[in-house]
Amino acid sequence: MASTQVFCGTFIHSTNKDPLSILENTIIGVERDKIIFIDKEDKIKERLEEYRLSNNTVKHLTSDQFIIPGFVDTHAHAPQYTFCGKGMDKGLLDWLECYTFPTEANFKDPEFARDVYSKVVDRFLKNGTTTASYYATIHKETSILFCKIIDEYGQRALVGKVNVDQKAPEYYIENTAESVAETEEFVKAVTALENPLITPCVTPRFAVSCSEELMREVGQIAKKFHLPIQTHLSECRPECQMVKHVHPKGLNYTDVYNHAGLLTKRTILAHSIYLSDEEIDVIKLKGCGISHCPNSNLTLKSGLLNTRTLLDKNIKIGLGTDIAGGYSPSMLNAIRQTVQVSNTHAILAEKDGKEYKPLNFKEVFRLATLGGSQVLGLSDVIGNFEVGKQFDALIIDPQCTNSAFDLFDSDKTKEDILEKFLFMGDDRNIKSVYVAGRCVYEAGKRVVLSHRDS
Ligand SMILES: Nc1nc2[nH]cnc2c(=O)[nH]1
Ligand SMILES: [Zn+2]
Repeated sequence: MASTQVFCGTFIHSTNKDPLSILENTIIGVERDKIIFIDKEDKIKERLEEYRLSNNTVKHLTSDQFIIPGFVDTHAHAPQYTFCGKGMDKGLLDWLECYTFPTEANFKDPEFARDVYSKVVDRFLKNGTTTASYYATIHKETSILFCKIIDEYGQRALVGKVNVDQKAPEYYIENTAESVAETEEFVKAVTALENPLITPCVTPRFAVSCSEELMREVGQIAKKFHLPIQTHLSECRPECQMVKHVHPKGLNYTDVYNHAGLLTKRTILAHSIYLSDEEIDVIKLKGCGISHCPNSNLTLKSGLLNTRTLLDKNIKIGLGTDIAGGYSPSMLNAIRQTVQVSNTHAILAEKDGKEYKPLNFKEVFRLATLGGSQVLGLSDVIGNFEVGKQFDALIIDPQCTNSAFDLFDSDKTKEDILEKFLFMGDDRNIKSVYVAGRCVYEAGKRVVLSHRDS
C-alpha cells in the first residue's frame, strides 16, 4: 500500500449535528491509517504539492460512486454464524438451550473454529462491516485463534472470551475461578498480538448465566486493563423474570450489573428493551452504550426497542446484527429493520391516539456508523470523516454489474441514491472496503494482506 492516498469524489457521513452530511467534489488525503486533510476538489493541486504527492496517488470516483464510513456492528456472536438463518422457531431461553449452547460447545475444536471464524470475518468484511464487537465462546484458545484470524484479515474488532458459570448445560459451563483466570490470560494473549485494531473485551454472557462473583471478578479485570465490557440486558420478558429469580438481591436487571461493577463508560449493553425509567437513568449516569439488534429482537420474538425515547435521553446507541439471533450478517439489514421497528412504534402510538416520531433513514445511517463508534468507545478514532480519525470507509457503486437496485432520472440527488442503497443495496454495491487506510476487500474478494506492513 502506498503510504499516502487521496480519494476524490463524493463523501457521505454523519456528524453529531447533522445525521447526513454530503461532501461533493471533495478530496480526502489519507496517510497510512489516518485522514490528514479534507478539502474541496479545486484545491487538489495545492494539496498534492504540499504533501509532495504525484497525481497517481489520487483515486477518482465515478460520478455515481460515493464513499461512506465503514459500518460498525456493535453486537455479534461469531460462532453462531454456523447456524445463522436456521432455528428461528423458539424464544431466547429455549433457543440458547436447543441451538446455541450445543453449537458453541464445538468451538473447543480449533479446526472447526478456524473454518467458521474465517468465514464470518470474511462475510462481515464483504458486507462492509469494518468494525465489529464480537462474542467468541467460553474457550480461551480458540477465542485467541479468532483474534489471529481477524488480525490476518485486517478487520477492526472488540473480541470477548465469553464467561458462563451457571444455568447452562454441564458440557458448556465453566468453573468460576477458571473462567476468571482464563479471561485474564485471554486479555494478555490478545494484547501480545500488538494489533491496535483488536481490543479484548470482557464478556460476561448475561446475568442468568453468570454468578455475582464471576461478574464482579471480570469487572475487576476490565478495570485493571482499562477494557470495554459487553453483555446482554433486558432482551425478553422470560429472561427478565429469570434474572429476578437468579439474582433476587438486585433491585432490577440493570442493578445486578451495577452492583457487580460492570456498568462503565465502556460498557456495551445489547438489547435493553424492557428498562424502567430508573434503569435508563443509571445507564445514562454511568455512560454505557446500547446495541440495538432489531433483526434478533423480531426473529426471537423478544420485543421492540424504543430507540427514539433513548435517543431523546442522549443515550449512546449503535446497531448490531446479533447473529444468529438475527439471521442477517449485513448492517444494511440492521438499518432497514431499525426503521421498521421504529415505524411499528409509530403505528402502535397512533392506535392509542399518541404522537410518535419514527426514526428516518438519515438518523439510522448515523446509528450504523458514528453511533456505533460511540457505543464502542471509538468515536475519536472512527465513525465519520474528520482529520485525525482513521480511514475506515466503503466505496459504494450504485451502478456496479448486477447491482441490487436501479437508478432512474428521478433519482436526482446523492441523498436519493444513498437512501436507495441503504434500503435496496447489498454487498455487490460495496466495491471496496478500507480499514485503517488499508483496502481489505475489493470487488467482492478479500485482499490477502502482507502482515501489518503497511
Ligand atoms: N440474542 C442473544 N441473547 C443472549 N443472551 C445470552 N446469550 C445470548 C445469545 O447468544 N444471543
Ligand atoms: Zn447477543
